Amino acid sequence: MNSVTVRVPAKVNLRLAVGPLRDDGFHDLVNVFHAVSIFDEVRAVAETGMRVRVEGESASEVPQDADNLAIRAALALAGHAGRSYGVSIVIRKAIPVAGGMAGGSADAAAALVACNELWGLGLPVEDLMEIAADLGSDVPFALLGGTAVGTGRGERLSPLDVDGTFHWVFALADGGLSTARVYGECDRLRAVSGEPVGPPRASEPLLTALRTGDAKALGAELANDLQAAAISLRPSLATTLEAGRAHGALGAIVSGSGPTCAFLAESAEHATALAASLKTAGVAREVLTAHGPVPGPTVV
Ligand SMILES: C[C@@](CO)(OP(=O)(O)O)[C@H](O)COP(=O)(O)OP(=O)(O)OC[C@H]1O[C@@H](n2ccc(N)nc2=O)[C@H](O)[C@@H]1O
Ligand SMILES: Nc1ncnc2c1ncn2[C@@H]1O[C@H](COP(=O)(O)OP(=O)(O)O)[C@@H](O)[C@H]1O
Repeated sequence: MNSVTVRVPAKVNLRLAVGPLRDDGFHDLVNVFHAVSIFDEVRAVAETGMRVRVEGESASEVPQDADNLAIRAALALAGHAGRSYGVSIVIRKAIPVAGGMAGGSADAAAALVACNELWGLGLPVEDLMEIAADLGSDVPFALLGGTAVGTGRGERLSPLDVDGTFHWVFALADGGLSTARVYGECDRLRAVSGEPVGPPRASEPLLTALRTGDAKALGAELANDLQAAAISLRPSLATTLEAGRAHGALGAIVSGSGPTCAFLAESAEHATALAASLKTAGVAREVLTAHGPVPGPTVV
């Protein structure tokens, strides 16, 4: 085999409950991930050496060297296999960069799947999951797809039952937000408020809404403990969220560490209308519609 192409989805966090800062610099989470139909495409071509090229409008915002998460994933996989394999990786980027939609994690997961196939390693998904967790907290979910709850740093996953399809609108912002900086701002705001921070908690009504495909109930249950921090660093996000609510979104939330905002719609038609209203309101750089859940990395 000379090349393998993998399509991999973005994620939105339906609930992101953040516990206190741990000694290792991470936070314990209850993180409900949901894969949505905005896709990067990652092509792995047999070659000596390791290189990466990124294509698409946002290519200039992504490292095209050993810092690229897809190359880091390929190196980690080769290390696990104990061989010095080579690969040329080409990423066609559609997931917003540093947007809170785990695009880098998605590319890393896609690279693991593509190189496992290209190099004929035949490693089981359990091995890929272990490598994924070392690459980043969100990478295991990027390998899994669908809808799942992550605990620990977000890397310990349990898949969730979902009935049907949910329809989403995403408002993309100009420029990204650093994940580490948003967690840091969350800690700072908590210290200022003086409120005690308990362990992160799951939400039974959210799980029921997913199980029964109840979009209205899901909209009411969306919650993100990083949202206040993202708004503190980027105050214009409050206006974007308010515009979505005013135009009838069932729920409006910052996606993960932001700055992308996610709006839940009643139907595909409602999502199209809501996206048009948000474009007219001029509260985003770009507005996309998508649906979820969708499967994880898929060889195409
Ligand atoms: C916030 C979330 C929500 O799913 O994703 P994004 O919205 O950024 O995509 C994740 O927790 C991001 O996961 P990921 O982007 O993989 O983060 P990592 O590379 O593991 O960690 C980057 C930094 O984020 C902070 N971090 C991350 C995960 C965690 N449970 N606690 C943390 O405090 C730490 O400061 C860490 O150094
Ligand atoms: N393949 C990649 N795609 C996107 N960003 C990458 C990639 N590899 C490394 N990065 C770096 O990771 C940072 C976070 O990117 P991303 O995963 O898109 O955002 P987020 O953590 O907000 O979901 C970017 O600013 C970029 O410097």
